[in-house]
Amino acid sequence: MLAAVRIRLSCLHLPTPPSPPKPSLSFPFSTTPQTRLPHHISATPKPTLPKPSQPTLFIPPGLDPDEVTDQMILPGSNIVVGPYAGDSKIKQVEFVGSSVRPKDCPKDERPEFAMLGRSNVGKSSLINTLVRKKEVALTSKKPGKTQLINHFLVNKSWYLVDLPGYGFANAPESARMDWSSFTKGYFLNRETLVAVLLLVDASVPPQKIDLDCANWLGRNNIAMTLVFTKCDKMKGGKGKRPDENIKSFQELISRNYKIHPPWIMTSSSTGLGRDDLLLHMSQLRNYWDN
Ligand SMILES: Nc1nc2c(ncn2[C@@H]2O[C@H](COP(=O)(O)OP(=O)(O)OP(=O)(O)O)[C@@H](O)[C@H]2O)c(=O)[nH]1
Ligand SMILES: [Mg+2]
Repeated sequence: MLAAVRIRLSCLHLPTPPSPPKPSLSFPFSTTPQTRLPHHISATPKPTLPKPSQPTLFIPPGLDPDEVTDQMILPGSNIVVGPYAGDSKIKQVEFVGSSVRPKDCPKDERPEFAMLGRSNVGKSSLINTLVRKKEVALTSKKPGKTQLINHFLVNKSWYLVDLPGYGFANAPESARMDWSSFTKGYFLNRETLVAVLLLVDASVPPQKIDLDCANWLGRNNIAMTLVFTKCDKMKGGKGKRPDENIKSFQELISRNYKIHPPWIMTSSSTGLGRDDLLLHMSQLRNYWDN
């Protein structure tokens, strides 16, 4: 049953049929080369919240696309709120434990969301922001802080999962690990995984390793929401703004995804996108439950 629902959820944004995988120099799992031409969200010269165009919207199951109005689209995202968005409030959170191996993770069948992304992208910070507690998940300026699979039980009913980051460009040798063998089994075998939140740093231009990661998830039918982090960081001078980096990332993603995956802009510093991301997760969860 769980597996069937998972397939239904992931089908919402299946990538184009995969071409033969090409060895990747950076992302530890094999990935797909990009194939389709870009197109995407309308250009937004000033505001930091790009407005999505209709064909790129994420419309949840049970909602007729013709019924979608602007008010139903969560701000700074392409996500439409449908009939399954229930109560998204977080009333309680507790750290359940750290697992060294995927097979040691909790076995109680509760649905879960996994935080995935480059080291230092803000996975642990986002967990703290979502649950409104400062140090539930440990954060650090130095990459490689999170080293295990950490389960946080929310409202005694679902899990947030903090994972080690991939891509240790600036991490000390001691912080590096065999990320691939460590977490690959988790993604491929975790039946209770509702969706992966793939965190992408919006303060820097698109990184190949993140695109490879998104493509790997797509090829393996793992449901993904793109969560752009650090949207508060406005680069001056030559650096691009978060909305420009996000647009570039989405153009690259749309080459491989027939239907654009859900995406949302966030900042753990300002709380941008917090409530909206929770609403999105709530509707995915409720769909899962039903
Ligand atoms: N400006 C800004 N800084 C952020 C944001 N999110 C995280 N940071 C900072 O980025 C650094 C890394 O944050 P973490 O949450 O530890 O990152 P992580 O992805 O969990 O890193 P690993 O555990 O090493 O994989 C910390 O110094 C955070 O304060 C954000 O939204 N805005
Ligand atoms: Mg971390």
